[in-house]
Amino acid sequence: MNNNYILQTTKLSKSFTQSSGDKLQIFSNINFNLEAGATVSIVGSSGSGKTSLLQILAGLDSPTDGYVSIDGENLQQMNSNQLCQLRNKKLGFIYQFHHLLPEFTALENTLMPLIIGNKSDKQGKEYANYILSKLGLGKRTQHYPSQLSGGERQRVAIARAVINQPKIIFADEPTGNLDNTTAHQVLDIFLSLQQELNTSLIMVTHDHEIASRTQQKLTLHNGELAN
Ligand SMILES: Nc1ncnc2c1ncn2[C@@H]1O[C@H](COP(=O)(O)OP(=O)(O)OP(=O)(O)O)[C@@H](O)[C@H]1O
Repeated sequence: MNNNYILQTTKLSKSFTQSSGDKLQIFSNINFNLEAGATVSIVGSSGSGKTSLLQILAGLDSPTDGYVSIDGENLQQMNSNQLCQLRNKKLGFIYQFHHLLPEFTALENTLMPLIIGNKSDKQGKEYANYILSKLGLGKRTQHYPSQLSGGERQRVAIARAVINQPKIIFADEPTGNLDNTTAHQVLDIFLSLQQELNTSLIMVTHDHEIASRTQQKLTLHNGELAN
């Protein structure tokens, strides 16, 4: 284990057994290392297995073979409770659709991971306000999702993903629902925040222009992850 690596995979493979009984191999033997603070994107054609890989890297699904280590801990040796704790403490998630709760304000949505973890206090609120203003939403903290634009909603989703100061953010098509200009604006703000917090980023996208904004771009093709 290299101490500089926040995430490592060893001989990671995933297959599904189809109703016919045939095996569908999605990827196999993936060995991938992510340095702390680094940003990487994973591109590949539709159905190549990007989301399946991301879910396994984040401990939301299990590989068929091999294992994932995050911060020196082997995910495949953890029970579901330990995985849940690891995700809450060390990981952040951003999806194509913001999944904000409509009955809560931007500030409350940002605080949701702390509220769920019973850790929402004055300091948490101050930090949430700081993050929201960094994301250009200082004057929108009391707005409900329906009162925000698409790009603003996605920025609240980013604020929610970083509120726990995660070691890694997993993003699945984070700008997929935005027009090109807004997508790049949101990414600009997100990447400057990611650098400030020294959080690592693994982003799945089908958009090569968006992917080129990360330090490394990997392609999942025919079950292999390559430069
Ligand atoms: N639970 C499952 N059972 C069987 N096959 C599955 C299951 N989940 C995904 N697959 C198959 O695995 C392959 C990879 O799916 P995945 O969603 O990871 O691809 P993707 O690269 O993210 O695609 P897209 O860009 O279209 O979202 C697909 O062919 C899909 O049909």
